[in-house]
Amino acid sequence: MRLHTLLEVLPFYKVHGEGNPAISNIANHHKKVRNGDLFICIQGLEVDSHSLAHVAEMNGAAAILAERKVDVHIPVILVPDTKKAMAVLSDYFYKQPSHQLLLVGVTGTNGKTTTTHLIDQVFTGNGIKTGLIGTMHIKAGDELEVSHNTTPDSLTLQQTFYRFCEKGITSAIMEVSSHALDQGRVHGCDYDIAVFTNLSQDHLDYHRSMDEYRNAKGLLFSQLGNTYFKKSPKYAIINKDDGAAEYLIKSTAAHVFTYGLSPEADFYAKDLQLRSSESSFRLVSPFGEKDVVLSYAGKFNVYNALAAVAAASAAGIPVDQSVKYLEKAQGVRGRFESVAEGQPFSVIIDYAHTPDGLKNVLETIQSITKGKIIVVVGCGGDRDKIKRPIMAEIACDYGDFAIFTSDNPRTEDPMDILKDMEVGVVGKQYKLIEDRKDAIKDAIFQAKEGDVVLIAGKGHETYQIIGHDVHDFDDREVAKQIIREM
Ligand SMILES: CC(=O)N[C@H]1[C@@H](OP(=O)(O)OP(=O)(O)OC[C@H]2O[C@@H](n3ccc(=O)[nH]c3=O)[C@H](O)[C@@H]2O)O[C@H](CO)[C@@H](O)[C@@H]1O[C@H](C)C(=O)N[C@@H](C)C(=O)N[C@H](CCC(=O)O)C(=O)O
Ligand SMILES: Nc1ncnc2c1ncn2[C@@H]1O[C@H](COP(=O)(O)OP(=O)(O)OP(=O)(O)O)[C@@H](O)[C@H]1O
Ligand SMILES: N[C@H](CCC[C@H](N)C(=O)O)C(=O)O
Ligand SMILES: [Mg+2]
Repeated sequence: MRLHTLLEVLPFYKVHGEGNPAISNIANHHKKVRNGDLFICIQGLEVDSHSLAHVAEMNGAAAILAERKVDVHIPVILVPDTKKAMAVLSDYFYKQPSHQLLLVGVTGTNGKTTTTHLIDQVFTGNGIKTGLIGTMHIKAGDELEVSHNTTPDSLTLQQTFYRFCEKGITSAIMEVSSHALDQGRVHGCDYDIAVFTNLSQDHLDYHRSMDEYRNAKGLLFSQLGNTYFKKSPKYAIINKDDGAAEYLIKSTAAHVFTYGLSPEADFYAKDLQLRSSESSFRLVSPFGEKDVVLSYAGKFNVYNALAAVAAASAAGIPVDQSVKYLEKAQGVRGRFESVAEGQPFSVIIDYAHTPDGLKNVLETIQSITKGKIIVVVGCGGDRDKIKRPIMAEIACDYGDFAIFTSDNPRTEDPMDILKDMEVGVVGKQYKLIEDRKDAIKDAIFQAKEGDVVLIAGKGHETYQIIGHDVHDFDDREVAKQIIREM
């Protein structure tokens, strides 16, 4: 595609320099630039890649998109906001691939990964060829690749959709983070079904208030049904029991399906029974009733399952066909995952890294154990500091003993994070152990028959980020090794 043809899609731009080169691809990282590419400069939080425009030129770039003048000898297109322009250009350059897909977006503080994986298993079971984009990986049919963000930048996202279409994938199911919505990473995506799991405190380092955080999530729903998009009808799937439900319902022009635990919801769970390794209920929905037995524990997973059935119904899948595959669904790695090495107590690895997530997982453990609950938990560095004392308080209130330890301290002093956590605890039993392996060892050595050790916060992660270095660390492997050596 010629540069000037590509630019037609932008509402406003100014070209400096001569020529109308053929654009072979778009790149937003200087190392990914190949001959003939358009390089997009972004003033990021870490790096301002305007300073890398000349390197991109040396690497073969045919043109540069920027917010200010850069010193190169190829055409430079100036726009007010390159991040926004990148979303618009990528969507156009890759032939609007999201318009070809049945696109499902899941947002919310907790449960996005779990819910997308459940929807994926229901869709796949019903013969739909799916792509999945989220925290764990990007899955294109049978192929998996590492994901660097829960929601990729707009260029990577449109390239991914394009690849999905080329592989004959007809539906994409993706996690949509509040960061992504705020930064316009999903701008131009033609969602058919948008799912809201819940809203609770997190990311207040990034969003300035809970209202701002909620409004960012709301963008997924207010953009749904935008007349620019041709596919219809659109569905918003909303957790009726969450405080943000009403705001989101009001903000969307799409058809709404609510879900929850009361008969006021369109999809609700009646006669709910929660047990140690399964949950059962009678699903009541506008499309009929069905008994359900899930092979994963926790009330929060009942919500995730209800969201998945409602989304599948919006996609035209009969309720009994959804339930069939929800019942068969595998749990997600690092979510309420047991480590069983023959020890007489339970060890559970869980990705709870927010106050609400931790409270939910501990309530579930409380409901299934008579023994003591020992909690190993930390809070991420360079992330929301306000959640630290709250998570510590929850660990102590719902557990019998808590050990605060490192969870990706990043560029912060790990001990400072633990001290921030400790502020939330009054008169309860806890320890600070900076080294996560030592903390896990301490917890496991304390555990007696019938107790539960919860190792929270890292779930599927196989690393510990200290400073800018990424060290191998896997809670599951560490716990297994300690138990074996006991
Ligand atoms: C704070 C934040 O959200 N940052 C995100 C943001 O970074 P940024 O715009 O500041 O980019 P930057 O790293 O300064 O780089 C600027 C530009 O220079 C380019 N560059 C950079 C380095 C270089 O050597 N060469 C080069 O060309 C980059 O490709 C980029 O185009 O845009 C990038 C691309 O989309 C993201 O990868 C990056 O996520 C960082 C890694 C991150 O940690 N983000 C977290 C907070 C996040 O987004 N989390 C949510 C999930 C949260 C949840 O729901 O729990 C997520 O969706 O992942
Ligand atoms: N519906 C839910 N409500 C509250 N807590 C939940 C829910 N589902 C899962 N959790 C808890 O949150 C943790 C993370 O779940 P999951 O990975 O599905 O969330 P996520 O929204 O994808 O997180 P992230 O923002 O990091 O991508 C789980 O390990 C569990 O403890
Ligand atoms: N998506 C979340 C994951 C947090 C996981 C936790 N282990 C941490 O590093 O804080 C974030 O980027 O804030
Ligand atoms: Mg996730």
